Amino acid sequence: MSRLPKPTSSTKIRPIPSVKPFGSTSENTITFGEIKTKAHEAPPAINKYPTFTANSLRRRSKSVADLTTADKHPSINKCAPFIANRFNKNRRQSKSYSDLTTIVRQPFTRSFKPITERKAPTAGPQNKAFPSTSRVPPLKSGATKTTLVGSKRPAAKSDEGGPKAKAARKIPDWDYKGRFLQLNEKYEQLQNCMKGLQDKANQFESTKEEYEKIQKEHEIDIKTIDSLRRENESKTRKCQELTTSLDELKPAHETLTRNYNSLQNNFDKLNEEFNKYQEQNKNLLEKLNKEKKENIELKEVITLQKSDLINYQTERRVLHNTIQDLKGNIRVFCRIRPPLLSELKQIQCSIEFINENGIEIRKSQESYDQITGKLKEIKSEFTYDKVFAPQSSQEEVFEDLAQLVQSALDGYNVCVFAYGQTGSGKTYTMQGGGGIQKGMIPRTFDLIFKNIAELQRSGWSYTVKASFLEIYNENIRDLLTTKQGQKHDICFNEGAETTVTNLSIQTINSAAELERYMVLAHRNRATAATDFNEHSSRSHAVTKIYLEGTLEDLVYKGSLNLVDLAGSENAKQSVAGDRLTETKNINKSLATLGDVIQHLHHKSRHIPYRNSKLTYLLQSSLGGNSKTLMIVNISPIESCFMESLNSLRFAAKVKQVKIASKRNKMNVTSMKQ
Ligand SMILES: Nc1ncnc2c1ncn2[C@@H]1O[C@H](COP(=O)(O)OP(=O)(O)OP(=O)(O)O)[C@@H](O)[C@H]1O
Repeated sequence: MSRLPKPTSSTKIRPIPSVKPFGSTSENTITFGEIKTKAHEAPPAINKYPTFTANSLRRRSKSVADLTTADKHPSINKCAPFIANRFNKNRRQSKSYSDLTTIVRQPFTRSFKPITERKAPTAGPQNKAFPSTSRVPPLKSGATKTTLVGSKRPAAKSDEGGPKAKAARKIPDWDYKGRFLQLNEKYEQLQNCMKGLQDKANQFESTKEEYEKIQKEHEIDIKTIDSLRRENESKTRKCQELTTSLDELKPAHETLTRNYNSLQNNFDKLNEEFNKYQEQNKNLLEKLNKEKKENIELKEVITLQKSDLINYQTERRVLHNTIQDLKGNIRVFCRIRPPLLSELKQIQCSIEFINENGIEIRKSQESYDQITGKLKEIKSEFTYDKVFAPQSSQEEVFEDLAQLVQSALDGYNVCVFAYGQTGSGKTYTMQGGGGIQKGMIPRTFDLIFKNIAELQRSGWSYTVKASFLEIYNENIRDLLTTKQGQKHDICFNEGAETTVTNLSIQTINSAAELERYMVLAHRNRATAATDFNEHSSRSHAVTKIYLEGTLEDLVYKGSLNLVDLAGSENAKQSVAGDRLTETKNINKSLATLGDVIQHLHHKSRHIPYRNSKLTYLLQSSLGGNSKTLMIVNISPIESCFMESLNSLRFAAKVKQVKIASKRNKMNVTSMKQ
């Protein structure tokens, strides 16, 4: 190249006929040095990348565009800004790439203008070699400016030089120098072009590297997008499942909502009621507190009044029993029964009732008084605590007995026994009949429970127990049981109650219950006897009522012995055998009773209670702390006169006895004696 002569101004520019414009199908092959290429083809090294890059970028742009437009799911949208950035970056790169391809392809898609058409440089030594009309720039070292005129350049422009320029385009074949120079110039132009292309290729290499980097990033993005898509799909599936289950749950939800609303309504109503009740409760509480205060005050008053009541009751008891004592601890009533229908034809005793306490009984004897010549008369006058005429009712008899029942409730031992000959009316007096004929025993039951009910109102509580027995031929028999062969012994401990072994003692809660036991005892007594009337006349029937009253630390223990004695009978009148033995036993026990009373009257140190089962059993009711009432029954028939007289005499003896009784009290603190 250096050996080539430099063009001078004088050098004729000749057209180069072999050089044809690029774009022609057959003649656009350019050969310089070893490089031989076609004008419409880019060099392989250059064209490989743009083609790849362009397609790849197109695909990439398309995939990115698809992603950004097709996938609207939140998970994709999340990365949409990132993808958009990437896409824009790619687009920018694509733009720079298209510039590049434009540049790269430019030389090959355009045909060169003939050198002859080029204007010759205006100055410089090189211009001398070229004609002034030549457009070929001056050849300077490093000067790469090449003006390549495309084939589409208008032909008029090519003809700018006129006929002279047309002549200059063609260098004659013989002008090897000119042609050489022309070729040389072209070569340099191509070399410059190659250098530019090389730069572009380098630039492209860096773009490629960047592109690969971006592609890697893109692949990561795609992977991310894939994973997001998978996640999205899984979430979508989950979402669909949830939607399905939500649809399934909707009816239940609606039912629950309805229930909830109904419950809410109920709750509101209840809440309203609750508030109302709370208000009422508040008012009631206030009232309650007020009443509590009043209650406390009243309790204090009640306590005071209770204490007063106890004092009054104590006083009443003291006074009551003082009166009873004044009346006598052994009291004797005399009752003359009316004659029975069967006895109306019989001669009646002459009985005169002096007053309510005195009685005079007379009987004319068959013998005459030798002095007066009148019929002799047996006349006896007796005074008792009370005398009841034949017309006296059971109620009248019970009036005084009732005082003793109160004493038994006050803690005294009371003994009431009916004495008299057989058929004198003992059983009638003690047991009686129905209605107004009710005897002393059932009336006592009624009064006990009536008084207990009153005492309970002032704080007392009572327990009532009862036993029924009979003493026949000095043997005790429990009348509440039908068991045979039971042996009963009497036990007495000083200061304690008299007790009978194996005896049934029933707790009683009402008068009626007590009466039922009385009827049972009466029945059992009858069952044991072959002839009840005979048997009943020869045994002592004892009904015992145990009373225990409690008020705080105060305990009163009293008892009531209601005894229907066997008929007193003259032994001389009794026939021999069992009847005689019975009579002897009866008389023995009645005599012992008389003895005991006499000893009590004389305040003897030894009282012969144990001489008979009857006195031993009644020991606690005949002794110190007891109140005794004897009802002596008299038959109005004159034939019974002597028996009646004996009974009256016995009762008179008993009447003389004065016993100082004392109450069975325990833990008494405020008792006035
Ligand atoms: N006050 C009276 N009023 C009416 N009738 C009476 C009265 N007293 C007794 N009687 C009658 O006299 C009869 C004999 O009385 P009661 O059986 O009570 O005598 P008693 O003394 O118990 O005889 P016993 O010792 O044999 O048992 C009976 O029919 C009874 O109804």
